[in-house]
Amino acid sequence: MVEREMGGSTDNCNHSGDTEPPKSPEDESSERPEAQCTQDLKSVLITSVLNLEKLDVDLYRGTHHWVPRSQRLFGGQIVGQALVAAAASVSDNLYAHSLHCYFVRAGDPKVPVLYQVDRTRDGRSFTVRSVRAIQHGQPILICQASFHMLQPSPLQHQFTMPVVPQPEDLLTVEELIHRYLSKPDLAKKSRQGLNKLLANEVPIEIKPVHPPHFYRLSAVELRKLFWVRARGYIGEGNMKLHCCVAAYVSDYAFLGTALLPHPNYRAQFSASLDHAMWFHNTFRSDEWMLYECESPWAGGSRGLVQGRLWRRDGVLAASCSQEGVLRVKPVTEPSKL
Ligand SMILES: CCCCCCCC(=O)SCCNC(=O)CCNC(=O)[C@H](O)C(C)(C)COP(=O)(O)OP(=O)(O)OC[C@H]1O[C@@H](n2cnc3c(N)ncnc32)[C@H](O)[C@@H]1OP(=O)(O)O
Repeated sequence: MVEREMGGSTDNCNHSGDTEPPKSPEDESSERPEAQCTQDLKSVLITSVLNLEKLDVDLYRGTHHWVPRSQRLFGGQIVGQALVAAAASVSDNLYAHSLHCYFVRAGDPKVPVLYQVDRTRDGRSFTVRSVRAIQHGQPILICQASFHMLQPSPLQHQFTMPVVPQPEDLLTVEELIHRYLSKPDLAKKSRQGLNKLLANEVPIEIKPVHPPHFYRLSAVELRKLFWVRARGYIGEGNMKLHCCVAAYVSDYAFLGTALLPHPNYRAQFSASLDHAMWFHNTFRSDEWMLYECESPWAGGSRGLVQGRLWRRDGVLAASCSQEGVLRVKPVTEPSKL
């Protein structure tokens, strides 16, 4: 299992340049109370999705947990697993600070994925790994990941975290769906669609900040905000793993942000073309983080989305960017949610 290869509980994500990585409130308030009773409910992301089998030096195999209705592998899974493979040969004093990848073929959920790692460069401060995710002898993803040693600097700044309700004051996607399903006049097609959503075993918990925008595409705000965390317990320590979980999480409900300004269209064919992430500070992917997503541009059957993952204490944990192919068709009947 690559986790043991990666040197277990090391702290391997970039910090903002402090000598001591900033602690998130949850770290300070010791373990999340419920985590004590859910230690045995270890996140399936850790026990299965990001738990690669080592086949040979720099060659790993990953399996699938949840597959979207499109029946092409979820992009976040491939990116997260590629980062696990890349990090396995990187020493403990280096932290993942960025990754850039292209999705070049659809992933086949019927076969596992092989991850072939190339040790591109081991520099003095930076180390780079290139990963090919392979199925049926062909790459489905090509990825470069870069790792940096801790190098403090007086040069620090960040945007300000949006002011939103706390997760404790919001409903999960599942709770919202049950609320919509309780509407007696709900259209049959909507009821079927929502029940399919409920049946998904997505290993991520989500609390939308503006539920109607989340489900009913209205062009009121061109931004999507939701609280997100991995289901189950991961615990402190291995920041490398938290970066891999964040890579998984960052691709969920991301590309759809580009549809927000166009409530009269829905996706006919959509898929992520690339995905880039920058890790700025330590964070806990099994604690609530605010995901702020926006789309600065769409055109030519493509859409660009950008995201910022915020810790609850206002520290910017990570930034993401993705372009996807978006072929759309007009919405014939308005949403009846
Ligand atoms: C809004 C909801 C957002 C959901 C986002 C989901 C996020 C994800 O995780 S997606 C998973 C990760 N990403 C991927 O798997 C993408 C992998 N890459 C690929 O599959 C390929 O590179 C791809 C398809 C993007 C481009 O390949 P390419 O050979 O150029 O195919 P392309 O010409 O675009 O045709 C692709 C499909 O669109 C159809 N198509 C092509 N042109 C058009 C057109 N003008 N109008 C309509 N359909 C078209 C094709 O018929 C084809 O359909 P099918 O696969 O059923 O035959």
